[in-house]
Amino acid sequence: MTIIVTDGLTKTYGGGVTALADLTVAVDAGVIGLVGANGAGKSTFIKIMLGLVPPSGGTVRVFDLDPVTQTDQVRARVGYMPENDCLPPDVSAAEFVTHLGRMSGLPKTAARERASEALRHVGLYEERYRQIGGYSTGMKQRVKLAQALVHDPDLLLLDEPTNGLDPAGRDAMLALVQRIGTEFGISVVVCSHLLGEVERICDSLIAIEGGRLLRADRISSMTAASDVLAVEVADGIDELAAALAGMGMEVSREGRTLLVPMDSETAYDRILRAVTDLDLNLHRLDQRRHRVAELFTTKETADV
Ligand SMILES: Nc1ncnc2c1ncn2[C@@H]1O[C@H](COP(=O)(O)OP(=O)(O)OP(=O)(O)O)[C@@H](O)[C@H]1O
Repeated sequence: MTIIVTDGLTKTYGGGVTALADLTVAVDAGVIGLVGANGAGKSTFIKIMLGLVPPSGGTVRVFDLDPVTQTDQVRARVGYMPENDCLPPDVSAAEFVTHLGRMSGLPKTAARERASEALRHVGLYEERYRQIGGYSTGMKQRVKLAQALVHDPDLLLLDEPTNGLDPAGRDAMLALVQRIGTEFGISVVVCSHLLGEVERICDSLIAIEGGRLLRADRISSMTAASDVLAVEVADGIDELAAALAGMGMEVSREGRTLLVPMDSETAYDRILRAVTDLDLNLHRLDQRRHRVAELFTTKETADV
């Protein structure tokens, strides 16, 4: 099921900064990674989907609703976890999440029950009556997640949910996000400048760079087999490289792996024969899979 559709979506802020440029994408339900370097336009896209920021051009529909004219209906179905620290220090998590439940239109008792449930889901049930000011960064991120869940949305928009967390905290948050997607059947758009972490938990990815769409696809399609063969042998990699080059093959080396373009149907057999002729111990000969990072052209993002 398609849940988000944009057509030529553009946002130019006052001062002439173009944060999104002609973004056309259709997003299916599931756990979706929205990735791009800092300043790529991720937060702007999320804010447009929530009706917090109006687009300058193009259209966006969320659950076939227009966030500009049907803002309340969109927000009834969408939960939002903002990037910045925005929690009041002097109230408990239970009070805060209950309050936001009330603001979403839930009656008092239902809001209290839903708040407890949401805090239990994010692992804060025991600590829910403590003041937020005394919480760790990881706990505060979980409160932000709980408030996004309180009104039982169909879609969560999470802006950099792992911000400020240590590696263990990041793993725990990502596992939680994935569990929300799979166990509760809620779709999640998780925004991050760290490609490596979102690709682990997402079904699909929207990659943007400088406000423009780089690619939107299922992760499985992005990592499809390439037309390069990867060869690994126990010893004798230099001899094998020389032999293949001598056979007219364009060999390149990546660590302990030789990469050979699969330019003809016989490439596989010819490599195998060279390995046998040199009496080498073959560890691997298969089609290399694309890495998701290859779709980024900037080194900054590809390295994360
Ligand atoms: N209210 C605003 N007024 C003017 N320019 C803005 C505003 N908000 C964002 N921008 C600019 O728009 C561009 C995209 O910003 P945006 O916050 O959407 O990117 P991002 O990918 O979420 O980055 P980050 O992770 O750093 O927040 C940036 O150049 C930013 O400086």
